[in-house]
Amino acid sequence: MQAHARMLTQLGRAARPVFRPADLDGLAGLILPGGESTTLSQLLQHAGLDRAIACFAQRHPLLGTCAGLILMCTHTNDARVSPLRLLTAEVDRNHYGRQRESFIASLEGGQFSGMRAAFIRAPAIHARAPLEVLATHAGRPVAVRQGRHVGCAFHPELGRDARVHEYWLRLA
Ligand SMILES: NC(=O)CC[C@H](N)C(=O)O
Repeated sequence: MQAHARMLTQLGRAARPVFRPADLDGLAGLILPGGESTTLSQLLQHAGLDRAIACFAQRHPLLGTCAGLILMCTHTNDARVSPLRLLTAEVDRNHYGRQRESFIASLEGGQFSGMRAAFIRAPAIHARAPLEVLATHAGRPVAVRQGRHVGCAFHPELGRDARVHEYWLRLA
């Protein structure tokens, strides 16, 4: 969360955390960060943020990274996650292995070509139309867009390359 805020600050935008539905008031967009998607899903439901965010997303852009992407998809391979259904994709949690199998790789194709991206217990994205693939790694989609919403399997907030955040801010 702090790394996302730092990235937005560098790009001249203010950022603040959201804990409850009222915190969404006045925001121009929302980032769903990485973490543990099953826990995040439960916390969102507990705070009433699942419905509030679904409403917010009709008018504002969302950026989901790793666990945040898992929350935004239409289907996951884990029934404990109640997806927000903002990105038309099936997402497999932990596709790239455990924490110790984390890696940094250069992205291929499209918008973020050559970007060095950190994959930490990252999910696989099985994208369907109308989802647009923004970047791939080893031939698989790892960054996608649908309308004003963007999802990444990797962590664009780690490192110096601000292209994903810049791109997302332009969609707002
Ligand atoms: N870096 C991350 O956000 C990991 C996501 C985690 N594997 C999950 O499924 O929730």
